[in-house]
This record gives sequence, structure tokens and C-alpha cells, in this order.
Amino acid sequence: MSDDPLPPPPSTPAPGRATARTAAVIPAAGRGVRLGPGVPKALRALGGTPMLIHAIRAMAASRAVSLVVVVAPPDGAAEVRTLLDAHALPERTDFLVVPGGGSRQESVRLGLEALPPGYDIVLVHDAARPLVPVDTVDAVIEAVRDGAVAVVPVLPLADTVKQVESAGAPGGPERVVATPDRSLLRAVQTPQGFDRATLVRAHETVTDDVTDDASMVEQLGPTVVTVPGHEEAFKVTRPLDLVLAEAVLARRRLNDGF
Ligand SMILES: Nc1ccn([C@@H]2O[C@H](COP(=O)(O)OP(=O)(O)OP(=O)(O)O)[C@@H](O)[C@H]2O)c(=O)n1
Ligand SMILES: C[C@](O)(CO)[C@H](O)COP(=O)(O)O
Repeated sequence: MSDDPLPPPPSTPAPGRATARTAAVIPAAGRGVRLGPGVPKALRALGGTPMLIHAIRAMAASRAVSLVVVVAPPDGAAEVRTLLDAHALPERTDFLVVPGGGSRQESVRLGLEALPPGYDIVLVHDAARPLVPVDTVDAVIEAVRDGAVAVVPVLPLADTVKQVESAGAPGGPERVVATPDRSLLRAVQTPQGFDRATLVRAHETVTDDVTDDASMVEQLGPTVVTVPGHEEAFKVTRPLDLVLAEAVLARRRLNDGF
């Protein structure tokens, strides 16, 4: 008898999901405190165009995405709607704008509540990740179409990581307690992709404040899987990230000849 391991079972797409329609929810209601004072982060200019418009175009660049739900700052839905009307966006994609909430989690939930029936795959993508390449978006969708209920794009960590504990007052010195094996750690990006029913259930069930949607599904139980992320899908969080985003965009425009 052979000792060879059994071959993996063939990938079995969930019935209906292989051809399901895909919508993207873009939480864009944050202030961007870490970026510094100014208009809400999603409305800040990148290469002369609001970061949110870049993020919307990045989602709509995927031929699989037929609806984008933008979750605007709570008092800024009308302004965001005007912004969308003022920028060229693909005609084959529909757009909805809804007001967001006080946390990312609440904003995503409000976006999900606005989703019409008929979209069984949902992407959740930070407005603060304006430069994600379409290949990454498509890889996430493909993994959900192939049967995964929750998919996160990830990158390996570039730095050695330390686990610490406070050695006194907050902000004071810390004691290193461990050096986790970084080969088992990943930095998480968006868009994260979901079977819609699973994501809705996660938002109905999990009340802890979490930073991403996949961790809500993890708490619920179903397996979350990864696909390779992309360096250019980084999140604009601090001022230096904006400098990097401008440089990446300038290089793209040079390569594309405009
Ligand atoms: N109440 C909130 C908070 C955040 N977000 C969105 O969630 C994404 C990721 O959040 P992050 O980059 O952490 O944005 P902010 O919360 O705006 O940043 P900060 O923590 O620096 O204020 C952003 O697109 C942001 O607009 C949201 O829709 N609603
Ligand atoms: C989903 C997410 O982008 C994961 O990196 C999340 O928005 C991160 O938020 P954070 O507060 O910057 O960790």
C-alpha cells in the first residue's frame, strides 16, 4: 500500500456562488485621526482626486463587481453623492451611498443593511486602501466563488515582532515577553471577501469591537482563508503613508503615459 497522502478533495464551489453577483461595501466614514487634522480621510486628495474615488475605481475595475455601496461620514452622505456624480466611474457598475456610524464595524453593518437582494458575494474594502490592484480584488472574489466563505488578502511580515507587557505607567517602558515566530504571522489587507449570509450572521452575532470583518467570522466558527495580498494595497493611516501613496500613483501614471 502506498504511503502517499491522499490527494486533496476537488474544490467544490458552493451551489450558486460560482456565478453569484458581487457587491463591494466601502467603509469611508472614519475621520483619519492618525493622518492628522483635515477633512475626513476618505475625502483627502491623492494625486488631486479624493482617496475614496480611487478606492471606488479599484473595486469597479473588477468586472465581477456590479454594485458598490459607499458608507459615507455620518453627516456627509450628500457630499459623497455629489463627489461620485462629479467623477468618471464605470457605467456597468451601480453605486449607493449610505451614512456610516461611529466605528468601522457599525459602518460596515450599515452598508450591509443597504445591500439589495441578489448579491451573494460581498467584498468589504477600506476607502483608506486606494491603490489595491485589480488582480488582488479578483483573487479574493475567485476564492469565494471557489467555495471559501471568508477570504483575506495577506502579506508576510517584513519586521521581527516582539510581544511586550507594560513595565509601569502607560507610555512608559515595556518589557519584552516573547518573539513570535513571524513565519506564522500575516499582515491583513482588504478587500476581504465573504459569502453574504455568513458576513451578515457575523455582524448580527459578534458585538466585540474588532478591526476587521474576517475576525468576526473567525469568532463565529467558519474557516477564514488567505490569498496573497499586494504591497500597493497598503492602508493610508499616517502622514508618511500618504507620501508613499503619491509616489506609487505618480509611478503608475508615468508607466501608463498620462
Ligand atoms: N467609524 C468609522 C471608522 C472607520 N471607517 C473606515 O474604515 C476604514 C479603515 O479604518 P482606518 O484606516 O482605521 O480609518 P480611521 O478610523 O478613519 O483612522 P483613525 O483610526 O486614524 O481615525 C477607513 O476607510 C475608514 O473610513 C468607517 O467607515 N467608519
Ligand atoms: C481591515 C483593516 O484594514 C485590517 O488591516 C482594518 O481597517 C485595520 O484597522 P486598524 O485600526 O488600522 O488596525
